[in-house]
Amino acid sequence: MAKSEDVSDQDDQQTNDGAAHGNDGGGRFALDLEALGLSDDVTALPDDIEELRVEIDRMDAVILAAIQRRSAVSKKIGAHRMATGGPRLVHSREMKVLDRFSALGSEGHTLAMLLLRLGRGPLGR
Ligand SMILES: C=C(O[C@@H]1C=C(C(=O)O)C=C[C@H]1O)C(=O)O
Repeated sequence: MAKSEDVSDQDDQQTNDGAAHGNDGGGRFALDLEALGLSDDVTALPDDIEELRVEIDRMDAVILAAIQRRSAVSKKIGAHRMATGGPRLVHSREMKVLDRFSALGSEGHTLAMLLLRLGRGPLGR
């Protein structure tokens, strides 16, 4: 069970300004999953369905908020890029997102594609 997980994105010059966002400059984030209450080690949780459902509901709230923020950030990048004459999509960056979510197995690809679609909004293909 990993205490933290590295999320890697090494070299996208167009949209990643590294340390300005608190990462290591290479796009890697080491999240303290324990401190954030996001560890996948659930051995300490009680064997009580109602209490476990409270944790499910908490996680859904976190996931929903994270997806909404991710989509908003992605749309902001897309709008800025198009306003400055850039491309609508960045294939290399999207491949990195797909690779990242492969940690979830084959369904990770489906989830990553959904996140990318949500971030495209009206720019979507
Ligand atoms: C957000 C960006 O724009 C688009 C959206 C992406 C995303 O949602 O992860 C990735 C690449 C681009 O197609 C970006 O370039 O980083």
